Parts: sequence; structure tokens; C-alpha cells
Amino acid sequence: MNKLSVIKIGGNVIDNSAKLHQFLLDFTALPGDKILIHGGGKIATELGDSLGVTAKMVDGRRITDIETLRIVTMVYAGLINKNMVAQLQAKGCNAIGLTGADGNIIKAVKRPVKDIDYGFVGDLDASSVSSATLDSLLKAGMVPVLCAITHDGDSQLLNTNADTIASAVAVAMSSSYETSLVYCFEKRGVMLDVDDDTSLVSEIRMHEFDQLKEEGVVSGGMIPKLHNAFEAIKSGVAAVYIGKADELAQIDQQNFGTRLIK
Ligand SMILES: Nc1ncnc2c1ncn2[C@@H]1O[C@H](COP(=O)(O)OP(=O)(O)O)[C@@H](O)[C@H]1O
Ligand SMILES: CC(=O)N[C@@H](CCC(=O)OP(=O)(O)O)C(=O)O
Repeated sequence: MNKLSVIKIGGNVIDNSAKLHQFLLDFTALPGDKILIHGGGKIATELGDSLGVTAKMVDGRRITDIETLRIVTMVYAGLINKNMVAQLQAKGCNAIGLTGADGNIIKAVKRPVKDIDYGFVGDLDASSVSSATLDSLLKAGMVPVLCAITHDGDSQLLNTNADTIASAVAVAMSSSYETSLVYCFEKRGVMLDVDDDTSLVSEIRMHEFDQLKEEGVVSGGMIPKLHNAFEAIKSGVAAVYIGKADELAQIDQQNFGTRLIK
């Protein structure tokens, strides 16, 4: 089986042009087939604020009314995706920027209203991903760059958490590639103390995650990130890491961030 790296880059790094530049250089230098998935929640929140549309987040998911959907579509599918593709092209990486609607790569389902109406938020799993289309782009020598916008197959765009997209894409691709999933963000990985750079947890098992959650060591966006990461490792993805975008170049020595163990 050929190797494939599915790399997700978080919003705090995207918002820092020097860090983003270095990350895209390191991404370009990675050997083998690769797919990049990006968020950009921080930039969408800032643009929303300037337009008088205040972000509402519940359990790390953005409540996406029609105004918010317009903003996230402009920011994720337009501003961030196209700038990232242009920067990758300048670095010699033949990137192609896509939403889930393009080539029907990700058909999601609008989250049903229960206690909370999340609005135009898409839920998905590996069966929502067209691995054949991604495979054909890879075989044509292209590097797919997927943003956090999907569709429902009935004209509706949906806002979808980028960590969840990365996990679902990695699981879908793992039937034809030996796939690694790497979550890159601004910290060194899962930390025992988020303010102490020396407190990196180098390996984490499922039962330890439950314990760290109960103790409050992991909180906020790290909880859904680890949940998505464990879903991937349980569902056939060969290796899953969470670590610092600045250190991506170390991934081939397997000396990177926190490694998840089944
Ligand atoms: N134990 C922990 N180790 C590292 N980060 C943690 C931890 N607990 C909570 N966090 C928080 O989780 C955040 C990452 O989640 P999120 O903001 O969703 O990531 P991304 O930027 O990739 O979208 C970090 O910025 C950090 O503040
Ligand atoms: C439904 C939902 O919450 N979607 C996310 C998509 C962007 C994202 O995931 O961005 P980060 O990776 O930078 O957090 C949002 O709008 O914030």
C-alpha cells in the first residue's frame, strides 16, 4: 500500500502569516501523497465581529445561521482556501482547493435539531467521503486542500468542523492507503499543563483520554479533537498524531507531538 499523510491545520496557525508560511514549506517538503484540511474559525469570528455578526459556539461547534453561513463560506472556501493554494503553488506544491461540494467529495447531513438548533452545520463520517475522487486527484499528481464547507447534495452548503473532516477523510482513505493523520496546531501536543511547554504527553491511550477529561487536564477544543483522533485510530488509520505546526518537519522521524494508541 502507498503511504498517505492527511494533515489538518488549525485556525490559530492560519491567522499567523509567518507560521503559516513555514508550515506550508514543511507540508510541501513531506514525501509521498498528501491531503491538507484547514479550519479558520478564528478568522471567521473576527470577520463576523467586524460585520456585527457575533459568533455563538456550543461544545466547540459554531451555531451557523444563514448570515454566519455566508461568512464562513467566504472565509473558509474563499479567502483562506485560495490564499493557501496560491502559497502552496508558489512553493512547488500542485495544490487544488476544494469544498465538499466540489466533485461531491463530502456529502454531509444537516445536524438534526434536538435541544439545540445548530443551523447549517453538517455531520459526516467516512461513508460521506468520496475516496475515489480524492484518489483520482492524487493519481493526477495533485494535492487536495479541503476547507470546512461541505454540502447536502440538495443545493445546501453546510459548515463542518475541520477536525471531523480530517478524521473522516483519513478513515475513508485508509482502505486504499497506509494513512497517517496529523493534527497540527499551536501547542506541542496534548499537554498536562497547557501553560508549561515541557509537559507534553508523548503517547495517549483511549482510557487515559477519559481520565484526563475527568481531571480537567484536557478541555475546550482539545476534547472534540481527541474524540475525532481516537475515532480515526479505531477505524483503520495507521498512525494519528497531534502536535505543533512548527515541528511538522520532525514527523518522518516519528518524533512529533502526542501519538495516539488504540
Ligand atoms: N491538555 C491540553 N493540551 C493542549 N491543548 C489543550 C489542552 N486542553 C485544552 N487545550 C486547548 O485546545 C485548543 C485546541 O483546540 P482547537 O482550538 O479546537 O484547535 P485548532 O486550532 O486546531 O482548531 C488549544 O488551543 C488549547 O487551548
Ligand atoms: C461547525 C463548526 O464549528 N465549524 C467550524 C469550522 C472551522 C474549523 O473547524 O476551524 P478550526 O479548525 O480553526 O477550529 C467553525 O466554523 O468554527
